[in-house]
Amino acid sequence: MPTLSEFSDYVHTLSTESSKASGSTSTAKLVSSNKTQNSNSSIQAELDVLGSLSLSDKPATAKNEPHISFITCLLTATDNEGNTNQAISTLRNLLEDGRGECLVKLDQDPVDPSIKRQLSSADYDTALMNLKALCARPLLDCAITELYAAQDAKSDEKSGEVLIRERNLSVSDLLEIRIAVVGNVDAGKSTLLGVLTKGGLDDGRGKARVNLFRHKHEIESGRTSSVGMEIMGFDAEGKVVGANDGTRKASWKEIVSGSRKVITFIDLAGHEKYLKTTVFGLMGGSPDYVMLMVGANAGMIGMAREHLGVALALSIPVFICITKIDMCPENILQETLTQLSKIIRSAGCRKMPRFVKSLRDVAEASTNFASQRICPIFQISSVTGEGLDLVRMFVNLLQFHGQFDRSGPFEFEINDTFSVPFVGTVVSGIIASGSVKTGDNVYLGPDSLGQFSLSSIRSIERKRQPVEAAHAGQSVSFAMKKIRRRDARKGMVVLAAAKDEPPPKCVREFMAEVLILQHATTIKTRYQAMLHVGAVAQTCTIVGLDRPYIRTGDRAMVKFRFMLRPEYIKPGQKILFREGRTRGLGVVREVFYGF
Ligand SMILES: Nc1nc2c(ncn2[C@@H]2O[C@H](COP(=O)(O)OP(=O)(O)OP(=O)(O)O)[C@@H](O)[C@H]2O)c(=O)[nH]1
Repeated sequence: MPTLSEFSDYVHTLSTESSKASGSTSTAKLVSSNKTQNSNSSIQAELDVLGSLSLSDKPATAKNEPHISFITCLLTATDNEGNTNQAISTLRNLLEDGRGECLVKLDQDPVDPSIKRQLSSADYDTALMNLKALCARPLLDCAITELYAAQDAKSDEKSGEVLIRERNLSVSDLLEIRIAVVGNVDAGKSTLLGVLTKGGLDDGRGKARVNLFRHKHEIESGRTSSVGMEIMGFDAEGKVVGANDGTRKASWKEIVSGSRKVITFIDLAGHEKYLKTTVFGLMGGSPDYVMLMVGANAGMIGMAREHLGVALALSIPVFICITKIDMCPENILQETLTQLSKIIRSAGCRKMPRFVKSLRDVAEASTNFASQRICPIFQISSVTGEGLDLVRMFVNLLQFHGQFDRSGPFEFEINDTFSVPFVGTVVSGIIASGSVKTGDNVYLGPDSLGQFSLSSIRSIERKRQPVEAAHAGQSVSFAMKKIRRRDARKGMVVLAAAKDEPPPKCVREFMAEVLILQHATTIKTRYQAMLHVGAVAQTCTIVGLDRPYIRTGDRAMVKFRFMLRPEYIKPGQKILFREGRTRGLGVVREVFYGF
């Protein structure tokens, strides 16, 4: 029987196959578009010096020249113009790949990590000084921040790592990382977000979370019931923008205007009653990472396991914050750590726990953890502030790893709808592919009859700031022309309306390859469950099976039918269905148009 992690890897591979090819082209476009805005004469002069080194070419090796390691280039940059140019070219490629930022270990080649060189403290200082000089050049115009430096007293060896981040980015090109925050009820999710985004500390009685609640009943009960959004901004040097002593929350405008990287926290509900909303947030919110909160005194209880299971099923990298360590006796904390390590190493997860205790651990964990099977674990307190600096630095360094197709047709999934006075109907969500600009004609739908309505984009906001255009992977909101609020709902899509092309088609029935993770008995046709696919959450019936019945551990081809109305879904999308204790996940393989 395949384990959850094996199957989710398989599902992940299937669902990302198609978008892989387009990823690198899109980042290249992003950076080159930034650079076109910086077309001043000094950059032109630098470009002239760089001569034939094309921006997208990999240096040296692409031209069959002997490869000089980055470290050598750095150490000799002051004396050798060729090496300077090669180092700049390498940095530009790294910045393109990292959407405007990169991490560089001074004793390791960033292109070929197998090339390492032990640096004396004098060489280290020279390399760092030269790197700073390169970053200050107008062609790069980057801030450079030393994350840590370690010197061996006996051998005089020195090593360290730096963060390099571009200074000039427009709001529409701002790097955004989305983190879904999950965990059992009362684990301290809203509190940590309050402390991280506002500054200051909590009093242990819910002081920090009050501003985060969206409804009156949430303030009264202290329980999150909806999907909340909080943003945290970092400037080019990696400092938090706008956080203060906790008395005043910085406005989104203040944060966005001063930031070069924005972290969006999706605050999800911990109570079982709101599981549908939480799964919706995990699927429809397209998070890049999941932060699982665990109370040190309570351990992995209740919904925490459920949330971890969903994150693993969706192949989203997970890191864990063990909170409330201020009020937890040492022996209970040790029990929680042992329990967590066991769960993370178990066959269902197959990850390595990595306890993060220093800035060096932070730098290593943040670079490797999306690609490798590690699960960083922090021990923190929102009351004393212990460990919070490490969490701040960690989210500052988290890298973008989403695969969105910027060059494909425009597609946008609606996560929320609003009616804004003097503006009209506003829809918010994630651009799944392509780009859009104000004035573009679009289709919105499907409605209950499977129809799409023609509309156009009146205006676009990104992080509450007006922008002229938006691109795949970004979370944005659109004001829609000629659409009433009641005609827009979560799970609908906004699609490009090309001239002379028929409206898009929607789907009532589809075939999916699924794995049953948990079910008490057998599942046969006519079985009904709540099915999530992207931002769509609707009850589905099983109308066809490739065998008489399926049970826990089975992998099968299943034909589903939406009960209420047709939806816009596509092959390759991940699905998750649940009913009571039953859980299943899979990938859409074939869709049948019509209703
Ligand atoms: N002592 C101590 N108390 C904390 C800490 N973090 C949170 N709390 C308290 O724990 C309680 C629950 O915190 P919340 O942030 O509301 O928990 P939650 O996980 O968001 O809960 P839901 O929104 O219902 O899912 C509040 O009274 C907080 O003040 C901490 O680090 N130490």
